[in-house]
Amino acid sequence: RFSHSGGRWEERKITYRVLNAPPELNYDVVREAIRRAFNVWQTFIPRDFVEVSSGQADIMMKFGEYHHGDPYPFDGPSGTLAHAFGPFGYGDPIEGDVHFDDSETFSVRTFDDINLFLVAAHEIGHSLGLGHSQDSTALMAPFYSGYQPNFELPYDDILGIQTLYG
Ligand SMILES: O=C1CC=C(NS(=O)(=O)c2ccc(-c3ccccc3)cc2)CC1=O
Ligand SMILES: [Ca+2]
Ligand SMILES: [Zn+2]
Ligand SMILES: [Zn+2]
Repeated sequence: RFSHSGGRWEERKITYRVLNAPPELNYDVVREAIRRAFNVWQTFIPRDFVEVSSGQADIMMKFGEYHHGDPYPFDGPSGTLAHAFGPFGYGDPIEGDVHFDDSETFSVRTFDDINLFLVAAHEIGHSLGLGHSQDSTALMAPFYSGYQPNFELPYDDILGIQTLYG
């Protein structure tokens, strides 16, 4: 019961860049969690996600708080955790970009804080052109449902991404 926001990436190779890390996490730990989040989607579509460490990437990912350079300021602790821009198709550099709210406490291990890997995987779904799913068990469900050990992409999300890129 997935949805599409319109547009998709046509190129086979999609580049991404992790611009910074939040104070509570080591930069390489952030990069590793984001790499795993891309792998969740890459398994099911004919696209290769390639990390670049300089210059302009298709998907620029950064942590920021409140006003952080786009017309959508974050709201401080809790509330919105992150947001992403879909591949609208008119070549705006912000397309695909993912921003994480630096006012949140992200974690990559524990079950209590916000799991960076899961939030990144959800936002990457938007970057690829998926909207929210009505299926509450889907990764693209509108609500964060907490970390699950050894995460597997739910069927609704596989259907959604393969309909768009299959
Ligand atoms: O489309 C939107 C606009 C509102 C959002 N709210 S959020 O940042 O609190 C958020 C909500 C749910 C998730 C999520 C949902 C399912 C699995 C993992 C994360 C991530 C972020 C995030 C989002 O992606
Ligand atoms: Ca917030
Ligand atoms: Zn933003
Ligand atoms: Zn969302």
